[in-house]
Amino acid sequence: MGSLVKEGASSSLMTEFLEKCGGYAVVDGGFATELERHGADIKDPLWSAKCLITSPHLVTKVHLDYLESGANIILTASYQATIQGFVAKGLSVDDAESLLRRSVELSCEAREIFYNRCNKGSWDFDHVGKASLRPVLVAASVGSYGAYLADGSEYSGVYGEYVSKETLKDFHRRRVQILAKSGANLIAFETIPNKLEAEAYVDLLEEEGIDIPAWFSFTSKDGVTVPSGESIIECAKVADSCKKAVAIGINCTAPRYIHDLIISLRQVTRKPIIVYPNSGEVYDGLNKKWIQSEEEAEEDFVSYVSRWKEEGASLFGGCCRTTPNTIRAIAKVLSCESPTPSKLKFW
Ligand SMILES: C[S+](C)CC[C@H](N)C(=O)O
Ligand SMILES: N[C@@H](CCS)C(=O)O
Ligand SMILES: [Zn+2]
Repeated sequence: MGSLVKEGASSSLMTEFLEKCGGYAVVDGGFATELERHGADIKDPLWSAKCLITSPHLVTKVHLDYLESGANIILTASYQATIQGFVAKGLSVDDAESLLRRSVELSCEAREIFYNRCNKGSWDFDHVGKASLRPVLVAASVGSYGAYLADGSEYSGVYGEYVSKETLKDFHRRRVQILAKSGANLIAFETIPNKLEAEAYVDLLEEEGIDIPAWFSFTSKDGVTVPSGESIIECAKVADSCKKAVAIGINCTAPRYIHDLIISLRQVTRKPIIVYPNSGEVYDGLNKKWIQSEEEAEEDFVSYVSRWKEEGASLFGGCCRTTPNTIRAIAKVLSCESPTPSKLKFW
């Protein structure tokens, strides 16, 4: 297990953060779909990143809504913000790079606004009873190459024989360099659909000397494999081997699969486990529409959080089509069950 490898400053960021949060942290909810709920038209190859150009005020609003709902981690609007995608829209490389930096600034500004509001009003109390500001980290979102393809390829994980690990490294390199120097606390590699892309991220972090930590979060459509058909265990081993990885987990996956996936992750890592499922609805990537699932509704998912915690997960949030209500409910479950310091369990 990689946690036996010396990880130094990277791992202490997450350990200290979780300790300050009382052992468990709340991640925000669906970002793009929340922009959409507020009227943004993101049926576009840039998806949510379009709002960095057209409606940055809405980006700030959604971040603030999640902070007000109890989030300890907010993810930037950079999931589908790629230099290649912006250039295809006619922007210059300089402007594309500025928009990437802007995504992080907007999250940091929202955190500032939130802290100022807290200072003027009520204070949170930490688990030892001292008044404190709630710890909040900004995670720079990096969506997969499949996200850039803008056809829902995150859920197929099949990029074809011409896309090698080097192709993926070249695709992500400049974006990762920029986000690492943008003031974000960590990088969130999200909705990873195959093992090759996880390997590309591990190599990039090492080769580029990226000096902020990262989490690796995979997606699954069956609770056993990632969309490419490779086993989640094999993918998690890749992430676990990365010294800069401070959490490993699952996102944008139907809630019903999360329990078994946590058990699989726990077999191969002692790093903190992060889970932020979607609502259970299914994405139609061609028409950019969500199709309702009869099996799950958003409210069902919060009732699973305690069990996911028992299986060893430490960070909980939501992905597509979850809302600030979901996050408020998760925060409530965690605060009701928050352990006293002596009972804190770290892996
Ligand atoms: C996680 S999926 C819902 C993201 C959107 C997709 N890359 C698209 O552009 O349609
Ligand atoms: N952080 C992204 C993930 C999409 S799968 C979002 O919430 O829009
Ligand atoms: Zn999602």
